[in-house]
Amino acid sequence: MTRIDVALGGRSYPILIESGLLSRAGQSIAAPGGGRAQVIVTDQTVAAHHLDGFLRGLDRPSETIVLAAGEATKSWANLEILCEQLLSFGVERGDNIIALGGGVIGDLTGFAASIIRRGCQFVQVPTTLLAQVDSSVGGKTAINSRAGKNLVGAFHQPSLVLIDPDVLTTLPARELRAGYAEVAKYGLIGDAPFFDWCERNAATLLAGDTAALTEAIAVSCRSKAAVVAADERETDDMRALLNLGHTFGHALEAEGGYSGDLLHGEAVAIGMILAFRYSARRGLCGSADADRVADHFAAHDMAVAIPGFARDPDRLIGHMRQDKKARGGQVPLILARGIGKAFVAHDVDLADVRAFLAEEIAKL
Ligand SMILES: NC(=O)c1ccc[n+]([C@@H]2O[C@H](COP(=O)([O-])OP(=O)(O)OC[C@H]3O[C@@H](n4cnc5c(N)ncnc54)[C@H](O)[C@@H]3O)[C@@H](O)[C@H]2O)c1
Ligand SMILES: O=C(O)C(=O)C[C@@H](O)[C@H](O)[C@H](O)COP(=O)(O)O
Ligand SMILES: [Zn+2]
Repeated sequence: MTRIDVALGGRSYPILIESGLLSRAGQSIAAPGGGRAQVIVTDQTVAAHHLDGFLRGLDRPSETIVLAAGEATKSWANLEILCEQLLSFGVERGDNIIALGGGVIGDLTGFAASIIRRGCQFVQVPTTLLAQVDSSVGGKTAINSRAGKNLVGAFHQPSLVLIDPDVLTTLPARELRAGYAEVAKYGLIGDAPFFDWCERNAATLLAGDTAALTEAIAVSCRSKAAVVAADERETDDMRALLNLGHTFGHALEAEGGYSGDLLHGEAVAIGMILAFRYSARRGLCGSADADRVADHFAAHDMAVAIPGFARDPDRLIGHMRQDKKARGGQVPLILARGIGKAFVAHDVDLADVRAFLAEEIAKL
């Protein structure tokens, strides 16, 4: 078993990674007080594959709440449904609310846990690669609003993250690729040798090799845990680095209407390519670096171009203005001085970014 601690003083928690962990999760999840039941929140697809096995591995009774699968579930309507169901089960602050699923279930359940009775304990059991390497760790929780992606949410840390790489055997190839974008992100941000590793191992990893997946999950969780411990609430430029590709990516997702036409990880991959190309345009890195990023994702059958439904630069800039990192109307962008050399640029002129996007779109 690999154990990585997210060091947050009295709110520290472990990330446990081991094959087969899902079927013996009861050994790791602390019992709620007084022999009480606990509540599992999941989606229909995950429930069909993994809920029975998970329930068998728990050593106490559990209620379950099963929501629809997909990004549209991160909504006001589902937040209300989930909160009311949790309250109808009499959930108390110390009970376990367990998110069994991908980032959608984790973000929504974590947000509900943050506001039910002004804050309940919750456990993350991520079942997508994306959730195992990124969303289950760090306590960012949210729903999408009409104004944009993740705009309503809270920082609320889980008490435990349980990762079983074996559950990825049922994950569709497209979802594995989308999650892989957030793996490669760690290399692009600050770990050039890890990006080299990605270039050597992506094919094996995307073919479902457990050793490669487990290595990528551990490296990613270690990176994320260190960043979160240093800057839990994104108050300085440390945690903001994890947003590489996201200001562009979230704009693309918003244009897609969270319909499933463009997955979060797919939008992030395109967003990271745009961030590197824009960095090259500003002379911060070489165009060879930007090409290397795009070529890597293209080589593994990932979309690398701005999708057809998102080719209005003014609309994209409108979404980018909603970024939560904006201060006084100034939207910072995560740019790069090379592979593994990302930094937060606070001097971004959105008119220049618009011109860049218009040029990128004209090339398509
Ligand atoms: N909080 C954070 O720090 C953070 C970080 C990254 C992404 N996110 C958010 O995470 C969300 C994306 O998460 P995601 O990519 O996991 O998407 P997701 O939760 O929608 O899961 C993707 C699909 O895979 C299915 N699925 C999940 N596990 C499966 C399994 N083991 N076998 C078969 N099917 C399975 C789901 O039912 C769903 O249809 C986005 O909303 C994004 O904004 C949050
Ligand atoms: O944990 C973080 O911090 C991240 O930025 C991780 C991102 O991969 C993730 O998509 C996050 O939800 C984006 O955060 P947001 O604050 O831009 O909504
Ligand atoms: Zn992300």
